[in-house]
Amino acid sequence: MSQPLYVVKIGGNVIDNPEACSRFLEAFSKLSGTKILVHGGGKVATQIAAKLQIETQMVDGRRITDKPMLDVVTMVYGGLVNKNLVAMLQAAGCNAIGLTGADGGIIRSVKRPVKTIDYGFVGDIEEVNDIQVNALLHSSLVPVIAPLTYSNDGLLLNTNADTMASAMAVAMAGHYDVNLIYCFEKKGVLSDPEDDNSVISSLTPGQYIGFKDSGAINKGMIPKLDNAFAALNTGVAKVTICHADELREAAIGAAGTVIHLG
Ligand SMILES: Nc1ncnc2c1ncn2[C@@H]1O[C@H](COP(=O)(O)OP(=O)(O)O)[C@@H](O)[C@H]1O
Ligand SMILES: CC(=O)N[C@@H](CCC(=O)OP(=O)(O)O)C(=O)O
Repeated sequence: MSQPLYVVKIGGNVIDNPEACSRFLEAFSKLSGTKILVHGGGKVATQIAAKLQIETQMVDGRRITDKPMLDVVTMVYGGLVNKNLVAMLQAAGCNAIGLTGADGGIIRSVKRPVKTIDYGFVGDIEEVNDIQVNALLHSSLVPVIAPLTYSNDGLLLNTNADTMASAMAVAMAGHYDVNLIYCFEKKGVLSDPEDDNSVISSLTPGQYIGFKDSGAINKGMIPKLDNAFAALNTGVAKVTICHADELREAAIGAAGTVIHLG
């Protein structure tokens, strides 16, 4: 048995709500043990882009990222969101260090090749520098990671935060018993998207296919679950999807949807 590690991902709807975000950060700071926070912020990027009269276009949950949009997401994820989260965690007594995937070379990607769609400056993850991340953890720092990665040719690339969390969890699974927790604004994966209390407590691949076919699981939940199953299939000990207000309960298996391989 290795030591436990929490890899927690917080989504953009919570980040965009100051009260909900502050409650989440308080809970995250109280989570005892070794931990990493990966954050999104898509909603904030869309709002700031609109103020700059830059239109947002999403395909399959991924942002089409041309050069003006890359500048926006760099400023929003790497600056505004990341640094505010770090400041709030520091105030809560958690020694957070804010990083993009480029800092310390922790997450390298390759610019997504153009097939039918040109996503622009979007990165597909190739390598996580688990040794470097482990060095930060051994210094008692709590990495807070923004959804930006870097390529070998020096590009900064926009990268989906759910995928970053899954890749980080998989890379650290060689060193720790990793508990990957996706926090968002609902109580878990719902069997009826209209009923916030219809939380599925445990989800297998077969059930996932059924709910996807019926339309009960749709939109952003599909890539999130694909990332969740990918993590479990590649060495991550436990994956949970839960409400941001229930992080500490989910950490002990008492809330949210636990993903199972069958
Ligand atoms: N069955 C479901 N249960 C819960 N959420 C669902 C379901 N199907 C679709 N969703 C949608 O998935 C969204 C979460 O995905 P996403 O927007 O990518 O989250 P995040 O904010 O964490 O990045 C929820 O806001 C919800 O609207
Ligand atoms: C390539 C790509 O789509 N990147 C995402 C990164 C942010 C993100 O994932 O934020 P949430 O977790 O809040 O959705 C985007 O720009 O929306």
